[in-house]
Amino acid sequence: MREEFQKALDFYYRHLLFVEGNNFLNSTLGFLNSFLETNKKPRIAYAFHPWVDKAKERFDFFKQIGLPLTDIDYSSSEKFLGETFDLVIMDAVDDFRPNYISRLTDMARGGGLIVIYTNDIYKDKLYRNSLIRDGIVDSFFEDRFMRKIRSYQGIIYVKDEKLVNFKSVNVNELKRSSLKIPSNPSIPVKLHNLCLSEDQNKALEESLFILHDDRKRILAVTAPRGRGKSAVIGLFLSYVVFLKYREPTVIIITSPSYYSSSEIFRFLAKGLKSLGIKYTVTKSRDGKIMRISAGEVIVRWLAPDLAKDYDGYLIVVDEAAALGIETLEYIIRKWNKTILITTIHGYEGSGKAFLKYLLLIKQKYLFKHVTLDFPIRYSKGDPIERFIYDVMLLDAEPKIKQLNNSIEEVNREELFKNDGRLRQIYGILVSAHYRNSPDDLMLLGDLHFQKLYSLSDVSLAQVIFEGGLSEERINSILKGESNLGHLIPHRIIKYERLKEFGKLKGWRIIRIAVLPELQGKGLGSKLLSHIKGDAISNNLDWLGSSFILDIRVLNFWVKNDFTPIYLASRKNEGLNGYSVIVIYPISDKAKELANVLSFNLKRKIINTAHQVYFNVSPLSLAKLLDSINAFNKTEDLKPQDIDKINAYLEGILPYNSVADSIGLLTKKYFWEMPIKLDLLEEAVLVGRVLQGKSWSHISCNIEKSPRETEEILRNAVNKLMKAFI
Ligand SMILES: CC(=O)SCCNC(=O)CCNC(=O)[C@H](O)C(C)(C)COP(=O)(O)OP(=O)(O)OC[C@H]1O[C@@H](n2cnc3c(N)ncnc32)[C@H](O)[C@@H]1OP(=O)(O)O
Ligand SMILES: Nc1ncnc2c1ncn2[C@@H]1O[C@H](COP(=O)(O)OP(=O)(O)OP(=O)(O)O)[C@@H](O)[C@H]1O
Repeated sequence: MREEFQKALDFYYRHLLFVEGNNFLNSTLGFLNSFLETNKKPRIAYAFHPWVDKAKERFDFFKQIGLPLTDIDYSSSEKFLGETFDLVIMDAVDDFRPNYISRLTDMARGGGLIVIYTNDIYKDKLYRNSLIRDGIVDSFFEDRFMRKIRSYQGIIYVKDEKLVNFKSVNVNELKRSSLKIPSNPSIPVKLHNLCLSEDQNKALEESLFILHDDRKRILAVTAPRGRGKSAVIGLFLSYVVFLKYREPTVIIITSPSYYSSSEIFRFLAKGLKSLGIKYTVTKSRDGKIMRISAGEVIVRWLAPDLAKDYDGYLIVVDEAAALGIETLEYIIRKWNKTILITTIHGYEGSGKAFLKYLLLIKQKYLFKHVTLDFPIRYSKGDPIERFIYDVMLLDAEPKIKQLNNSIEEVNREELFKNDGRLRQIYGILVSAHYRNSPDDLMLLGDLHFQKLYSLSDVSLAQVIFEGGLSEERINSILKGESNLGHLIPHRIIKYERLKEFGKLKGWRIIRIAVLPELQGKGLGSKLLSHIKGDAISNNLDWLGSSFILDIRVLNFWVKNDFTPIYLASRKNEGLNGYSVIVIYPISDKAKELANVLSFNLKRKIINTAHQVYFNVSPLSLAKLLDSINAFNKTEDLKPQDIDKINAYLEGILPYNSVADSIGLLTKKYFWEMPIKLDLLEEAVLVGRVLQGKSWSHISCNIEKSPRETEEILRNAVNKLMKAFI
């Protein structure tokens, strides 16, 4: 292999070594020694679950290569995303998890080697074990993975100490990037010299668009993983700091998780250094750069909820697609200059839905879209990148097919043997959902008790069985123990303390999606109504779903007669939103319990919106309240309340003086609903009265000025006074 490893160094591509079976440790070590002969001082990462029995011993075994190993705990591997290594070793004895494999493979650079060693990927693996129900699990993901291992160039496959397969890499298919500084650059050449690809040089220049004048401007930077998007925006920010050095200027960087932003800070610092600008860095206790200041300029990282309402000159949103459209829209309305960075064909969906959203932005604002194509860490055409794209279906681009309107239950075993159809079907999820990671592909392949419905292979629903729990399991959930695989019953029993729900049997639709080009044409509803029919003929008690609250998605379920029964009290930080559960009750018992639950949910929203749900968008909360058919008689307004509200309507008293009386009126409206206000009016009542938000916050949510927002409230109050008094 020595020659091959040398060739990889020369042409800047990677190899993957996959070792399984007998004596896997010594087999691996043999290949590592030959790799080390050509790579004398590699930077090495070793990934494992350190807490699992014997994992530490295997780690110690590899110490005999006598070079420093950076040990990475799989569970916190996200922290290393921006790092680059020559050798990445993955212990796949305890776990063989698609998300970890994809993420760690990404960290290896051209000339490098990625190693996955295992006893047997089918046996006793943590993520796979989480998919076992009643002792049963399928293996369609692993089977396909093994077929792909044999078919790609650059993969060394060793089983039971024997080399089973290796195809040498055709270097004619590779292209290495190099920088190309434009002839008359507007950005200092010193910064251009820090780029590694022509694409980065181009992106650096094109980013100037955001600074042109004081008007609202939006810049979107999209590319596949590892094209140096974050890095180039970091360099660009150093130029902004240079320009604004003497003006008090605040620049905010935000992202769903801090780690995706760390490269921005690293390259900002690099850029400042090269420009000779002195700066100070503030780090968190665990070493994260949280702020860089230079002259009068402050660049700091804030979590999305704080960032969106902050005042400043410019905001950079990294991994923007993962924030969800609602938050992005809010940020764009509130901020004058916004840079949105998003990965296309990443581990969280293809970004296609995000690109569709960019088309809408383009129509409304001054907008520029910059893309980067060349990988930074390795040559274009790298065989291992191609393998990962294929085996994890990161770039599955479904086709818009002729509709024959037939709905079919897909056989998963056949699906995983038919690459073309798998790409089409899985591609629907990848292109429609924001968060769809390689782990979801394994779930699709291996979770036995699931159903997959397809409408003409352009709309898809994935359904799993839940409920029918024993008394014992219900009691353990009541005590706070987790219960894998029964999400809806678990939430209802644990948080709503409604034991009886656990006994009922239902199907949870874990995913439903329509190709982005065909959304809004009734296909999703058609598929859903077919599944309802199936659920009824299977004598189930309920059909349900859990998703991150979003007004359009909620609308889809409500239009299809689903009722909201639960809203999480804590935000899911990773998904940047609050989970909501909706159900379509079928049996009488389920209908009775759904009534109890939806009444309680309405009461919880009305009474705790100001604390538990302060960060939820008022439009979504109003839509939730709207969708619940639960009513109650409430306290009548006293003569003084009526007088106070009238004085407000006549402009004699300000809102705050009569907030208590308008509070009574608002609660009365939502509980009794003698008339129907429109959603915007309801949203303003929810935002101002129930959540206690400021006029300006609400105005960003509903795309009106603060003055118009108060006017909407005044009109709504006027209508309610006429209805009640
Ligand atoms: C458990 C889960 O998977 S929940 C997540 C649901 N999936 C997604 O969000 C992925 C992206 N969206 C989609 O794939 C689809 O739009 C679905 C599955 C939500 C709905 O299917 P569609 O065929 O687009 O919806 P259909 O035409 O039957 O119904 C239209 C209603 O759905 C709602 N809707 C939700 N999302 C969309 C969308 N992206 N485009 C159009 N309508 C949408 C609207 O309220 C619409 O009603 P309106 O016309 O009164 O505004
Ligand atoms: N100009 C550069 N000089 C040196 N290293 C670079 C440069 N640009 C990018 N890199 C390195 O390449 C890797 C990928 O860069 P970066 O994180 O900016 O890519 P990205 O496109 O934002 O990827 P992701 O989708 O993973 O966020 C990082 O390790 C980064 O440090």
